[in-house]
Amino acid sequence: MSNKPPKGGRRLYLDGVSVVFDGFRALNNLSLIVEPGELRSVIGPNGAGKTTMMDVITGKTRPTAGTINFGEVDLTRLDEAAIANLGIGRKFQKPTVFDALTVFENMELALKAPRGPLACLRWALTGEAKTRIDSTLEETGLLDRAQDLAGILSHGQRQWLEIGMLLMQDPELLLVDEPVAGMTDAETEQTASLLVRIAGKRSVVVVEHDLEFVRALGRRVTVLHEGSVLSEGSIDHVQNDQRVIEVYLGR
Ligand SMILES: Nc1ncnc2c1ncn2[C@@H]1O[C@H](COP(=O)(O)OP(=O)(O)OP(=O)(O)O)[C@@H](O)[C@H]1O
Repeated sequence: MSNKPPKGGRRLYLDGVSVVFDGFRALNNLSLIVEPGELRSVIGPNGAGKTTMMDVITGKTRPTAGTINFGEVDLTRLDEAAIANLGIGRKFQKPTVFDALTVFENMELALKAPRGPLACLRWALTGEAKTRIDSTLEETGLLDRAQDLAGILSHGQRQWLEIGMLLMQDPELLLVDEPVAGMTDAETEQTASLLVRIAGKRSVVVVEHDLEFVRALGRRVTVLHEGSVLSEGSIDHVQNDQRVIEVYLGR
């Protein structure tokens, strides 16, 4: 809210997207717009299509019908690697950090991976890399753990490390799948603040079941049901929507 939308940021636009698996419609004419810099929560009952929605944005699954644009780019024409290179990052529920490396080393790897050896050399020479890693660790609350092995971090800290690793790629859109599952209340609160902090400079879409967390994010919420948008608005709006109560909250 206080953050300005990123300059030149691209809008994510899903229009009439359907995914059919063996006759079953996992997504059914789904339309959704995420503005540059927006932080959007996506909730909905099991099987509503939340994961499939992330899969079609990142190119893991091809839509059967509909269009998906990121700015002017038609994502349905690109493969997963090209979509990632475009600046769309995804955090899966299970963290994939290297336990035997330090927090700092994990961050270094995240920085090096796609940039190639020459780029690494340039980073090393300028010291820019260290500065960027340190500022990202500060942003994720892990600066004082930089020299600890990732394996000794708490569950929450490991999730933040992975978010930090994704931030090293400087994504324009970050998709985050159930970030607070298994976290303590304090970790959940800190994760909400972290996501609020990192949105604005980039768009963030969070799929989550924990409604207190979604409330703490305090932004627009989309409720999916049977592969379509059932309701959209503030958390108060969707929690008071009779259709949402019937299919999701009232269970
Ligand atoms: N590869 C697949 N083949 C067949 N059916 C699938 C496939 N992937 C997902 N589905 C079905 O599509 C529906 C939507 O699944 P999806 O995982 O997107 O829902 P979700 O909202 O993420 O659910 P959850 O909250 O349980 O993670 C489900 O009924 C699921 O069984």
